Amino acid sequence: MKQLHKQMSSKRDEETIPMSQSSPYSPKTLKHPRSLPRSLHYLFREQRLLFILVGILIGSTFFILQPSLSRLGAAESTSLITRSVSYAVTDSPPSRSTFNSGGGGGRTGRVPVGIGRKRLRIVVTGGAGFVGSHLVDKLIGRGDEVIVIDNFFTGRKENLVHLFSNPRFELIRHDVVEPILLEVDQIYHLACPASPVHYKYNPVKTIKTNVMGTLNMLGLAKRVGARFLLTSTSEVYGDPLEHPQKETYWGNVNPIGERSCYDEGKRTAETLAMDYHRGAGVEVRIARIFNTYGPRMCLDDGRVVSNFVAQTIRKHPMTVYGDGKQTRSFQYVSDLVRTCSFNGKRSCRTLQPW
Ligand SMILES: O=C(O)[C@H]1O[C@H](OP(=O)(O)OP(=O)(O)OC[C@H]2O[C@@H](n3ccc(=O)[nH]c3=O)[C@H](O)[C@@H]2O)[C@H](O)[C@@H](O)[C@@H]1O
Repeated sequence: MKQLHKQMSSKRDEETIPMSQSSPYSPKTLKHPRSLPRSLHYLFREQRLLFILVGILIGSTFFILQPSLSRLGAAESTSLITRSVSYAVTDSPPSRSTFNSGGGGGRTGRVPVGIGRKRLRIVVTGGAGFVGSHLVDKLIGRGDEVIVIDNFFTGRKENLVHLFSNPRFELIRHDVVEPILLEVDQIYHLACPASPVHYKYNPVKTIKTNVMGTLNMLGLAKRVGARFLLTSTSEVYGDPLEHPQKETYWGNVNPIGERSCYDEGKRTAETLAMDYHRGAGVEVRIARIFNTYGPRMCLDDGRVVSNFVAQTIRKHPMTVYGDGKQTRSFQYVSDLVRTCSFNGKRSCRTLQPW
C-alpha cells in the first residue's frame, strides 16, 4: 500500500507540472532520466533482487531437466498404446513395438496423440439385449466408443450397468421405428425381439421393427457413410428343404404363418440392406444367426436351451416338442460376437453374408 501510495503521489506530481514548462508532446523524455535509478532502487530494496535470482535458477533447472522428462513421458504413454493396440487389433504389425525404443537412438520426444488405431464411434441398436450387450462389451473392450439404442422391450439395463461409468459408453432409450440422427462410423443393427414368445407377443410391432427400424438405420448409414451390420436369423430359411442350409439357399417360408412377422420381417430387412448396398453404396454385412445361448439370456426366453436350464433349476422335467428328431446348430454367445464384430483393420470390400 505504501508503495502504491507513493507511486500515485508521484504521478500526481507529474500531472501538476504546468504544460508550459514541459516540451510539447514529449512525456517520455521527461520520465526517462528518473526511471533507471528508480528501478535499481526498487530491485535492491526488500531483497527483490534475491527473488529474481531464485526465479531464474528455478526456470533454468526446469529447462535443463525437461528433455529427460519428455523422454520418460513418451516411454510411459507408448507402453499404454502398444498394450491397447495388441488387445484391439490382433493382427497389428509387430513393428508397433518399435515405438518403445524411446531412448535407444530413435526419435525422442512425445509420442503424438492418436498414433494407435482410430477410435471408432459405433451405434448398437438393441444393445441392452442378450446378444447386444455382449457385443457392446467386446467393442468397448477393444477401445471404441459405443452408443446403445434400446427401447427396453426385451433388453435390460442390468446387462449394461457395469458400463455406466465408462466415458466411452452412452445409452439412449429410443425405438428404432422412429428415425434418429447420430454421427457414427459403424452401425450394428440388432434391435428386434428374437425369441418366438417375444416376437409373437405383438407381431405387427415385430414386423414394423424389422422393416421400418432397418429402413431408418440404413438411411442413417447412407447419410453418415457408416458400415452396417444386420443381424438376421436362420429363420429366413423357414422350414428348410435343404440340410445343412447354405447361404445360397433361398428358404421355404410360410408368408402367412405365426412366425412370419419375424421370418418375413428379417427377409425384408435383408432385402433392404442389399438394396441400400446396390443402390446407395452402403457397405453392409448380414449375419444369419443360429440358435445362440449364454449368460444374460432370459430364463423366460422360451428357446430350448433356456427352457431346459430353467426346467432343470426348478427340478421340472425337460419338455421335448414333437418327435424330438429335430436338429439345430447352437453357438455360444462369445463365438457369435467375435465373428460379428468388424475388425477395425480388416478391409471389408467383398460383400458376403456371414
Ligand atoms: O437363432 C435362430 O436361428 C433362431 O433360434 C430360435 O429358433 P428355434 O431354433 O426354432 O428356437 P427354439 O425355441 O430354441 O427351438 C429349438 C428346437 O427345440 C425345440 N424345443 C424348444 C423348446 C422346448 O422347451 N423344447 C423343445 O423341444 C423346438 O421345438 C425346436 O425344434 C429362435 O426362437 C429364433 O428367434 C432364432 O431366430
